[in-house]
Amino acid sequence: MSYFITGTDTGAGKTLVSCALLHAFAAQGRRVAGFKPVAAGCDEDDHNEDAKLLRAAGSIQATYGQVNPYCFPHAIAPHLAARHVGVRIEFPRILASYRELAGQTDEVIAEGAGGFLVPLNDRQTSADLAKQLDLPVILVVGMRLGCLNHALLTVRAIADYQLECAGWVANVLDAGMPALQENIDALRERIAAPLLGIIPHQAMPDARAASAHLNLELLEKKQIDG
Ligand SMILES: Nc1ncnc2c1ncn2[C@@H]1O[C@H](COP(=O)(O)OP(=O)(O)OP(=O)(O)O)[C@@H](O)[C@H]1O
Ligand SMILES: C[C@H](N)[C@H](N)CCCCCC(=O)O
Ligand SMILES: [Mg+2]
Repeated sequence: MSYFITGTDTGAGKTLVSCALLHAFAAQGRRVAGFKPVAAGCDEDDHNEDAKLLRAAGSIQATYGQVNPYCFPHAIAPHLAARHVGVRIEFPRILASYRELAGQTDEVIAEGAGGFLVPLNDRQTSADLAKQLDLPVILVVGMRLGCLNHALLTVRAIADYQLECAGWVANVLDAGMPALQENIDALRERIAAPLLGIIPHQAMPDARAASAHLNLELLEKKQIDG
């Protein structure tokens, strides 16, 4: 089962958690690939850092273009980054890359850009893309002051789109967050989807180490329970 990874905001930890999920699935012998449909901000090689990390964390040999069909130079909102270079993001191109990856894998882990409702063109958003891909959503909550509101708004938006929230991950961005456990408990009480894991703050972020904190059984259980 493939998943669409969204976050409470840009910088919430989507790439870290997406790579951690890829490592966790690969450790079970699954064929997995990361997917970054739209990336804003690229290196000198015209490739995006998130897409490179996702590609490296996968267990199949995917081309860069399959993993990241749209990459724009400016690290700004994607529809603006696209417009700056005279491009309109078109979903059929993204869906074609997704199908190529899905055809070679057991799981595709698709990382959105920024938060759930980030625009991708003049009419469509990241949420519309998740809907067209028809994927259950995993929400990465970047644990810092303000995340309760962002997390609950996002859960509501996922439901509004009639998408399944397959789970959420508490990613401890702020090592010194006051009342961290109480904040996690507050979300647990309000989000019906399972908490898949708590990723501690890491001085040197490492997706493989983070994967040890994820419980994939909670995803699998949901599939079995139906
Ligand atoms: N648990 C953590 N501990 C310490 N640093 C973290 C943790 N999670 C993420 N980070 C760091 O925070 C930054 C943002 O994380 P990440 O790139 O995964 O966010 P993102 O949601 O993918 O952002 P974007 O919207 O740009 O794709 C990165 O520098 C990452 O290494
Ligand atoms: C460039 C950055 N790292 C992300 N890929 C894009 C974040 C877009 C955020 C747009 C917004 O919500 O204002
Ligand atoms: Mg990212």
